[in-house]
Amino acid sequence: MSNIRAKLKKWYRNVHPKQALQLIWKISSKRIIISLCLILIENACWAGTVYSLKLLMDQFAGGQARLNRDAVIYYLVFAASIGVLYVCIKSVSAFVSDSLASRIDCEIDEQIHAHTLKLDLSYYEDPAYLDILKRAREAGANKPKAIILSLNDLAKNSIMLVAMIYMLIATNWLLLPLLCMIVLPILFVRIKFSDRQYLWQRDNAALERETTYLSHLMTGDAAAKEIRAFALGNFLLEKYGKIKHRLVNELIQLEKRKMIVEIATTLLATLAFFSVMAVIIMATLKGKASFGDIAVFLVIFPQSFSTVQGLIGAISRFYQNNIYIADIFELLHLKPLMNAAGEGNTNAIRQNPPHIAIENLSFKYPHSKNFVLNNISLIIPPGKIVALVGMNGAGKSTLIKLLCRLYDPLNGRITINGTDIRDLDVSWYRRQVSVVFQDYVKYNFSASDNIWFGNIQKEREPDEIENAARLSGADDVLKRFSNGYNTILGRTFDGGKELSIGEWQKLAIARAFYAESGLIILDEATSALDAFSENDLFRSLRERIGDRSALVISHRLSTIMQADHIYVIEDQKVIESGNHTDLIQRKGRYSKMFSIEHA
Ligand SMILES: Nc1ncnc2c1ncn2[C@@H]1O[C@H](COP(=O)(O)OP(=O)(O)OP(=O)(O)O)[C@@H](O)[C@H]1O
Repeated sequence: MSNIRAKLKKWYRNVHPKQALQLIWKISSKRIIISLCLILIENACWAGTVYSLKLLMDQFAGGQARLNRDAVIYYLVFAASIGVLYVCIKSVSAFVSDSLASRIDCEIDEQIHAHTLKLDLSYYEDPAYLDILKRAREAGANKPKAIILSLNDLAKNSIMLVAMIYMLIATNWLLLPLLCMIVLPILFVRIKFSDRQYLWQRDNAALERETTYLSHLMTGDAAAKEIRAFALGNFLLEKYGKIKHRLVNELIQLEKRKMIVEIATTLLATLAFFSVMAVIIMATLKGKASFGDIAVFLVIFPQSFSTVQGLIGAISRFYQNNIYIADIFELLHLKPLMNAAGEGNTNAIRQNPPHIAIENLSFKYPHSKNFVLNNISLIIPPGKIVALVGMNGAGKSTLIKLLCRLYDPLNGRITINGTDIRDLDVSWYRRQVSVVFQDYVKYNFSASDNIWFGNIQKEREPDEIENAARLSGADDVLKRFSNGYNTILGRTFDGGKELSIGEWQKLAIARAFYAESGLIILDEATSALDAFSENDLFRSLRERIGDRSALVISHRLSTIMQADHIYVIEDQKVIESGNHTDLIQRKGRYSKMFSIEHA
């Protein structure tokens, strides 16, 4: 007994019925009430039809002599009318619950996306989070709808079963325990296998993610070139096939075991049903049942089988889908780790041009043992172009992520006009920085959108968009297209125009220029620009920044030479700093890095 109770408790914990119902109720309580009312009316109509048929049949029990013709016609018309109503309400009810389910699916899918956008970048360092995200997105795509539909079936079949139980008891009370004997084993088997299937999927989420990744590589356009150039197709396909086959085989084995146990329980159920039928026939032969009872039984028998099956299906589907809902809650319960709502006075900061200082800053990535930056200090004064130089992996891009407050440092701080950026509202602070990441995004939207995204909080200003494009050199590229700034870029959508890497870079720089930020950061953003474009860009950058500042990362001497001040980073520290001439004269790491011959 205690074992059963423990199992029930475990099931309850797994399915989160209260949370799932609360979530669904919050989204659309009105529609749920309408749907439930329709189900009630539908079932009342069905029971009314069956009961009026019983009353109709009872009229014939006394033979021709005692037949009341008016009553026969009355019950017949009544049964027919209510039967027609039943059919109509049934269709409306199915439509209402289906549309309710689709709305809820859509809403929860949106909640998942909205919540994901609130989470910090550091979550993306953790494969466990990526598994949670994958499971939640999959569950969010269809499980809420499936829950609503199973709840609908559950409500419908339960009400129908109550009516049937009443009629069965009225016919013969022994039918009730027999019915339970049929229902419970099937229910038990389905729930048990739902659990197993869920656990199997949970355990294999990482492998599923690997197949998704491989599939993207093989079918997406990002890797299409390299895969063909290096003939990687067969290798990837084999790897993909191995994992897929393993997963499919395991799933088939699980389904096979389920099928065997289901056959056994369904056989038992069918036997029990025929026993029920025998009981009814015996009772009728002994004269313990009326004609009406036999008619009721004849209607109920096929109906009760499908109701019980429907009920079991609904309960097990409700259970099964609910365990997947746990994945959605697991994601929705994750909280942003960073304090985003600093209350520092932004007005005071705005009164002066931005002076950024990095003070004794140390940082290592979450889940990583080694420090990437260790006790590093530097300043980015207003009106100056500052450059960061260092070998690959020196930590330059990491410093930029910290400057954008995508991560917080472990020690030390970053200040803007003397205020620690952690004390500021994160969205306000991020608007003070515009950045072109090394792996900037090529948005497959219009060219105008690509630039406007630099300051989406502001109404789109076509003149300013064009101005930003002129400064970055993107204007010349876009003018070539007949649709100009409205041209859709990239190959994802019909009629999209693809740009060269350098042209995409110009567009990304225009996006950063469009922002009204105090600090512009270019991380290897000019690597694909030709020499003329690069020169023009730096002229524009000086013109654009005024008393604002710029931080540039590059491995190209032609870019770095343009900076007012250069920091050389090595071994997680700043090892040299000064302007180009100072650093050359010092004959240190900087001059070696660029192989500059000394006089
Ligand atoms: N998301 C991450 N999680 C863990 N470690 C990371 C992550 N990103 C970078 N690193 C590690 O941090 C170190 C610094 O990387 P970073 O990208 O900042 O270097 P970089 O100086 O910009 O290099 P490059 O010149 O090649 O662009 C590297 O050793 C890298 O392996």
